[in-house]
Amino acid sequence: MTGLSGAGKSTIALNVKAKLIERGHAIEVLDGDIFRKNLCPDLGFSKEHRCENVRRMGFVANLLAQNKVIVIISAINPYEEIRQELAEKYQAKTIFVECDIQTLQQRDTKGLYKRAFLPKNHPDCIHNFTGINDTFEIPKNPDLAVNTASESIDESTSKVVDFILNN
Ligand SMILES: Nc1ncnc2c1ncn2[C@@H]1O[C@H](COP(=O)(O)OS(=O)(=O)O)[C@@H](OP(=O)(O)O)[C@H]1O
Ligand SMILES: Nc1ncnc2c1ncn2[C@@H]1O[C@H](COP(=O)(O)OP(=O)(O)O)[C@@H](O)[C@H]1O
Repeated sequence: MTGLSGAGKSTIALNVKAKLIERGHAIEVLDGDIFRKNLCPDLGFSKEHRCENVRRMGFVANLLAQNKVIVIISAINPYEEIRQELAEKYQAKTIFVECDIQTLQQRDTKGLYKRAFLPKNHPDCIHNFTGINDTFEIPKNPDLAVNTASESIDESTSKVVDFILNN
């Protein structure tokens, strides 16, 4: 799952996980935020580091998938090049969790959008925040797209559950 911070990746991923566990599937979610803290504390948010972060997630996801575990990588994953790389290397599918910036700014559950809009010289300003002052390449041809500004959590979750079960 690729999408901006606050778009709903973690929420949908965890809901999908619960639904698929109910149906007896083995499933794991690799969440960017958590993965970074535990396995990538050496990485920041430059293009190079974001790509390396997602490559590591892809590697771990593939190990699990080889053991019949369904894996959702829930990360911003802003570069098309890396999404393509994971698709070619591991047959990964791309689900675009879409949400407009205005809605994200209103949600701002972590206060990060507010920080990204602070004056550049403010000590709390985030200078490379995805979608505001850093790149997010819109997925060219996602295998599935959900729009969390117009859909409920249940609607987006159902779409992803159906997609996984049918692929
Ligand atoms: N500069 C900047 N840009 C974007 N996001 C930032 C930044 N700094 C910290 N954060 C927090 O890090 C989370 C994104 O980590 P990811 O591993 O998903 O990012 S990436 O795929 O490597 O681009 C992201 O988590 P989510 O909100 O869950 O997406 C943020 O909480
Ligand atoms: N259709 C939806 N799908 C997912 N989240 C939604 C939706 N509508 C509203 N939200 C809210 O948006 C926020 C998304 O946060 P989160 O899942 O942490 O995003 P991300 O993992 O992409 O950073 C949550 O507070 C969630 O309740």
